[in-house]
Amino acid sequence: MSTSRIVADVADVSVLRHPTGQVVLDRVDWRVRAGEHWALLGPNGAGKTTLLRLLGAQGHPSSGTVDVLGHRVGRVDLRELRSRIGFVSPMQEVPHRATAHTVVLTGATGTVQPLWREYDAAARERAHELLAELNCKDLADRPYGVCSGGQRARILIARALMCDPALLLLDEPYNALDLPSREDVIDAMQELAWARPELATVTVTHYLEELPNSTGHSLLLREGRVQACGTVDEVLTSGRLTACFGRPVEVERRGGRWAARSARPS
Ligand SMILES: Nc1ncnc2c1ncn2[C@@H]1O[C@H](COP(=O)(O)OP(=O)(O)OP(=O)(O)O)[C@@H](O)[C@H]1O
Repeated sequence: MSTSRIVADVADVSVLRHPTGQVVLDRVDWRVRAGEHWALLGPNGAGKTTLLRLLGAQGHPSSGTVDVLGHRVGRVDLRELRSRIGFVSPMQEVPHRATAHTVVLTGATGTVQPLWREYDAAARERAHELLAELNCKDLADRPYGVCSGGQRARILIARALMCDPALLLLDEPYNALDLPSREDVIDAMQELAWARPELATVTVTHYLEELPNSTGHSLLLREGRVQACGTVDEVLTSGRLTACFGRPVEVERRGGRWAARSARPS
């Protein structure tokens, strides 16, 4: 049993949609601790993004409690809490004319547009350091709009780190990336895990092939319910994924990375 600090604690959480009453999350229990790297998996519509948004203080549960970084979501100013959580989402609006350096800087204020008066020399320098950490130092002056998908993903991760978060949330960060770009982002995530042992991450993804080998834990969701939750050895098994996705799936792990395919007879 780990004794690391609890970063996020989800207890008996349900989310119902208005006005239909659709149950999107159904009595979810989950704990994320410092230094853990979680993969959040499940079929389309299982509730993954909804759960990630609760952790990011981007919404409230209908019942149950969500505590993030020691604060109860719903009792504190969500903007204040959000400013301490790194969030990388495909919904993020980013001005395409802004340079990569400016996009990273906006992470300090959590704004779409830069608030120039808020950024001192230290913040500007930090944005350069984060670009370097994500292996995109040379992109500093390049407009975001002309960067490739993989470069954009790494710029957005650098942006999310501007607030020096204890928790980094990523919603499908590898979506629509070609193979080399995907591998570059996976390498970057792995290096982050090594360089920042206290940082906890949660990544929503559809493909096991996208998980860095630093992934230590996984939560499987199906129709809003937790199907399995624990270490990757316990959870990322053929049996568990078959139950979660509702069709035979074979999982293998090689060289620290995972692969999954349909187990239907050919
Ligand atoms: N704003 C909304 N209004 C109404 N229903 C919503 C809203 N957002 C999500 N839902 C519904 O809640 C359910 C869960 O959605 P969610 O996006 O959390 O699932 P997901 O597991 O992330 O799906 P995907 O893999 O397709 O991205 C779905 O049935 C979806 O249609």
